[in-house]
Amino acid sequence: MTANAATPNDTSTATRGESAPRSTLTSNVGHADFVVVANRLPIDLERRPDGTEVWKRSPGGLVTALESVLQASSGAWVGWPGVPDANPEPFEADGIELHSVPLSAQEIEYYYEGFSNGTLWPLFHDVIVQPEYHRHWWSAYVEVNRRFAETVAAATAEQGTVWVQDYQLLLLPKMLRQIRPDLNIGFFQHIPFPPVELFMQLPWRTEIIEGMLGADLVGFHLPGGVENFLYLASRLSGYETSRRSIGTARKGSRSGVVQVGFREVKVGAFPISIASGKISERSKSKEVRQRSKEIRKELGNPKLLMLGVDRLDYTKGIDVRLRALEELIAEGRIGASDVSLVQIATPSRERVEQYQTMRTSIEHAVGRINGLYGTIGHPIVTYLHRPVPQAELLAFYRSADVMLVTPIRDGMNLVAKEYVAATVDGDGALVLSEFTGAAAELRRAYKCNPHDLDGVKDAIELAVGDDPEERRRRMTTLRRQVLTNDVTRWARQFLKALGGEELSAKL
Ligand SMILES: Nc1ncnc2c1ncn2[C@@H]1O[C@H](COP(=O)(O)OP(=O)(O)O)[C@@H](O)[C@H]1O
Ligand SMILES: O=P(O)(O)OC[C@H]1O[C@H](O[C@H]2O[C@H](CO)[C@@H](O)[C@H](O)[C@H]2O)[C@H](O)[C@@H](O)[C@@H]1O
Repeated sequence: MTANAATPNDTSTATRGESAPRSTLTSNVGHADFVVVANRLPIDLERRPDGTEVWKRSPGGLVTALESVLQASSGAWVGWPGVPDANPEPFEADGIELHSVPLSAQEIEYYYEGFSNGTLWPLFHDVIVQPEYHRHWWSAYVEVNRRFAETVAAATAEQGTVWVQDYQLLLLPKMLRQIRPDLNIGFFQHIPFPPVELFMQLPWRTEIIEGMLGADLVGFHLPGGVENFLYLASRLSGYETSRRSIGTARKGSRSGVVQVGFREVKVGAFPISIASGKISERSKSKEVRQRSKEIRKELGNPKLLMLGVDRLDYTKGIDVRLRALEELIAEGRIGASDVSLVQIATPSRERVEQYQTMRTSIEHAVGRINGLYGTIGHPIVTYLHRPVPQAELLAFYRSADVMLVTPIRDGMNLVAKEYVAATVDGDGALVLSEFTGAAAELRRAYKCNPHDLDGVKDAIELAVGDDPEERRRRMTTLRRQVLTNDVTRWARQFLKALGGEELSAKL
């Protein structure tokens, strides 16, 4: 396995780091009863300068969550292998059958970096940066969604269930239904679904809503997404909508139905989670416990160890927490010699301009804080710009006194849940932005509004200085929530609502 291949739910075997897939499965194509389709495969192909190729774990929470679901259900996964023009035959890795959708360099630029991450991502994340609207990006998005639809159609068995993931594939449900009306199609959106005032900016807004309505069930993390979607389906497509229970979405959460001709499309809220039991168990291991002690020692046994773990994305509010810490030190509310902040940031979407700008400004801030307040052998911020293996990540979670999760906007944020699951001794505090999906469930976190810097500082100060018994009580409540609502429960509820009783029971 390659050094940076593993993350929390990575139950990886040697397959991950091998230079070629273990076995080809051409004979299985067209026979999968359950297919997950996402922009990326759970492993990315990496081409090294010496010409060799290795498969590495793909970044992000979607992969973390779906990987464990598919392993339990022996399904197939359709996605892009992560580099231009790669198109390996279907193969198996860690118990999942993988089918590739090839993308050219130009499609990566227009469909992935362009329309997905330069138009939809900022638009759906409250316009934190300005979305760009380009017709050639849209054309590539349509074309790539069509290719995904054809690959899925060819991989799925008669009457099979297809679970489409996320904003890169919003047109796919309708396209797939046109080719394969026999399929049971679910769609889940991992990022926020914006209110009408923002969504209406999109020149192709009606096509997007119609594309999603090709599914039998459309799921969001939060009731707000459900509300926004129902409203837009009625306003843009003129379909009749009703608010009613769809069976298994979380109790008390909003759900409804859109009447599309003779078809009913169910819409519901299904907050995603993590394999919390496994994370908690692994965090109790001797290996993780010892490594967490070593980490503190290597950092000079600071009185206060804070941690941030994110994909390096402008939505994550890494700049917010750095500014808050800098001011807290400047105001003498946190002692420079007492504190150490470890910020681990996985590289992400590095060719997109806004990501480059943000990386520069974060690295600048780290340098400024260390320059102002660090001493020889004791920088305030230790910044790692790379993914770290699972055991190492869990050791970081275990060693942290305070976890800083401060996104400006985030669909869910699985890192917050992972921290809670890994805090097995109950001794830790989670500072959590109100603008994450996770905040709706993790009510006993130390909440903050990332737009209110003083509020963020107050939340951090409270988390640091709170009565230890109160901090422990809060963590106990959070752990109960995360351990009860794990990713299997999430998938079961979604698949049950989709009508896949048999499949849901397998998980
Ligand atoms: N530096 C890192 N090394 C390893 N895994 C990471 C790193 N940063 C984030 N991750 C993993 O990526 C996932 C991030 O999921 P999430 O918080 O939902 O946000 P997103 O999907 O937007 O990146 C988590 O499973 C987390 O453990
Ligand atoms: O594939 P990338 O462009 O490198 O991005 C990685 C993933 O980022 C996003 O993750 C989201 O899903 C998480 C799980 O539901 C959720 O917790 C988080 O809030 C979301 O941002 C993206 O939505 C995925 O499609 C990407 O795979």
